Amino acid sequence: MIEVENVRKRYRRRWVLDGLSFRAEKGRITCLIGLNGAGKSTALKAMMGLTPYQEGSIRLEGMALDKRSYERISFVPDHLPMPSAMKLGEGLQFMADFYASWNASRARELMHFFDLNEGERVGNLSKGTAAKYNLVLGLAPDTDYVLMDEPLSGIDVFSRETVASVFSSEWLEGRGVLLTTHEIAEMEHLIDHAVLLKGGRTVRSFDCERVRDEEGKSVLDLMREVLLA
Ligand SMILES: Nc1ncnc2c1ncn2[C@@H]1O[C@H](COP(=O)(O)OP(=O)(O)OP(=O)(O)O)[C@@H](O)[C@H]1O
Repeated sequence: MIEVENVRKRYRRRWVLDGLSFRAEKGRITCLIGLNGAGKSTALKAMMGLTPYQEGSIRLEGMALDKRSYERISFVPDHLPMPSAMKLGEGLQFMADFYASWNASRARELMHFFDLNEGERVGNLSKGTAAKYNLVLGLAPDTDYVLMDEPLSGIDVFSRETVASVFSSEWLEGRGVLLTTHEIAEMEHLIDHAVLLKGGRTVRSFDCERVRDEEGKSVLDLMREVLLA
């Protein structure tokens, strides 16, 4: 389990995370939901050690995060971090050299699944194709948790179905997934747990199926109730 507890982060004088608390469990898909600027991307970056935070704690299986944690948590950012002159195959090799957890055969399967060409250059990829390659880089390592920032962003309607199918595939089986998305309508049926953020703070955290069964409400209903209040 990854536990985020009362995290506060300031950019200059403004607290952009201001009491963020939630849990992401293995074998479950947890979704951070909030309007623009709520702090979703900042939360993922703090969890990946990419931006410092001033207060609170982030723990992996009860232990404070350190460098070794990132062999167990992979990240799919909302932009492609590879240099534009690099070929996709070279990017895979770079990851293989860097991460002990890299799974080359899973990387090949994913490249084939997304119909990506190893000889193509990163700089020549369309936005949607870059998003698919980013998913390959994040899903290929044998990590217990995968964090994804807007995995459907820039992906066309038919490719979205392909990407959505990854969430119920064996590539994610047993792993804990934490994602952010604005595409709630499309993702709702895949999400187990939702965490609603407002002003960098957790305002509601709930099990989607339970809310559907017991309250007859969708994630979108709760978003309207809580985020627009
Ligand atoms: N490097 C930065 N310097 C200063 N402020 C920043 C920086 N990065 C983000 N912020 C601010 O932090 C707040 C949270 O930003 P963040 O990108 O985490 O929001 P988000 O919920 O991911 O938004 P969106 O849905 O629009 O992607 C915003 O007000 C943003 O302007």
